[in-house]
Amino acid sequence: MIRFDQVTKKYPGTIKPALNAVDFEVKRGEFVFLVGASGSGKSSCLRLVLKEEKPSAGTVHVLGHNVSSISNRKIPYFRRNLGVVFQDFRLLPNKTVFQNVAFTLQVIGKSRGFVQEAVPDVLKMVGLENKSQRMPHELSGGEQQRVAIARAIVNKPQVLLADEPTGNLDPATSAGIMQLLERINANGTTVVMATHEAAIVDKMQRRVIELVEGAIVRDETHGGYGNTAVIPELGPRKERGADAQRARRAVEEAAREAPSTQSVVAQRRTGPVEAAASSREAPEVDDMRAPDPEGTVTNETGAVDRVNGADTGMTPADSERVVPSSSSELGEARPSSAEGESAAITPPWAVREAADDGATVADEVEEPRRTQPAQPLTQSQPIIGLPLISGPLPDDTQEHLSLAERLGLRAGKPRDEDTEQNVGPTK
Ligand SMILES: Nc1ncnc2c1ncn2[C@@H]1O[C@H](COP(=O)(O)OP(=O)(O)OP(=O)(O)O)[C@@H](O)[C@H]1O
Repeated sequence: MIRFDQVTKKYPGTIKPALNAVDFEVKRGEFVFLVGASGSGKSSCLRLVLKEEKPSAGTVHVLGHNVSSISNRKIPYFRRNLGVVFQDFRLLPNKTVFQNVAFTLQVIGKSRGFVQEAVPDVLKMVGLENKSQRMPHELSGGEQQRVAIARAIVNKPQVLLADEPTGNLDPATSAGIMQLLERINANGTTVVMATHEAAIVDKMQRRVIELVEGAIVRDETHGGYGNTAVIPELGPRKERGADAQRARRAVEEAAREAPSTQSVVAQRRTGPVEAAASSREAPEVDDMRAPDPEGTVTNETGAVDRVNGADTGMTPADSERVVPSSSSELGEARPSSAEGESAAITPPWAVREAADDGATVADEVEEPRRTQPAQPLTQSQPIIGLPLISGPLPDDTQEHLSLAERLGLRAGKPRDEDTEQNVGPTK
């Protein structure tokens, strides 16, 4: 599903590589922690998976594709299969919870009916069904992160990348977020999470890949955070231990009370797929991942391929070109393309992966077909006329489409003035 072959990443103007000949493979359904000191290369790994950065040497394979061979034009379609969650949430501050989650679906042209079904479902899954009309600043940090997770998974990505998703949260809130990520993983989504949180890693006993100065020093199937001797201490060891103890207690306490405990335990015993099938929560999870008539195809091996895969989450400073979705998917409006490009392109490219985790799939990206000309969006033209979404949607379409550009969902250049669209953590 994800494979790094001798990947080296050297940023311009630096002497030491951020990643040095890194090799690893993540299989479908795995939950993997990337751990290591600050600067060890965790985020660089995630950025390479997203194709936000290019490897200086070696190859990165994601979902059966050599990411280097994916053209800029096709990156948005590629990223729709990857959900992303960040430490600082990155919500749209002037949108409700519902609108934040709906936004990415609208930008990729999902129908009104799809949005109206998918958003409440996913908000229910993250426990925010009663807060759909709240604004981000009316939520706690943990709730804001749940919104960000809902947004990342609403279109059912195959992979969820999480970069320090609990970094701004207290231990008890972090425990809840981890339970949510476990449920998402139990449902079949591969999760790769970069973290410094020793207590969480120790508690979860999942696969751990440890980086030191850009090199993998450990890859353990059921690991803990590991020997901190190889990780520079950032604070007094005693204090760190106390934090870890508190966090561990919180995780254990929350796990005892949580309804998802069964699924987690089942997963540990039987693996993610069986756990999802045997879990009491399976109906809810299966329901959320019910086949999307617009978005899935089944290949000859029986594996389900995503066509209109998930939104990427927020990928900052994305300057890649983006191509609009098909006219049939666009509902009542079409995302505009950059430089007045006059053709809509359909369907989004299909990410194909063999049942054996994609190792043998040709690195080939299906060319979208050109269909009818796209209509440029105007200020007064809503993306989709959702009755559930009241407020400023039509008037700020332009503003938020600029964010879409960053997400890799639409063509165009990022605009500096849009940085205030991100909502930071509640301190
Ligand atoms: N855009 C960049 N330009 C130059 N150097 C960079 C850039 N991004 C990262 N680096 C360097 O690459 C190395 C790895 O950084 P990276 O962000 O991947 O580490 P990390 O393990 O995620 O750190 P943290 O835990 O602090 O987020 C660091 O030395 C960092 O300074």
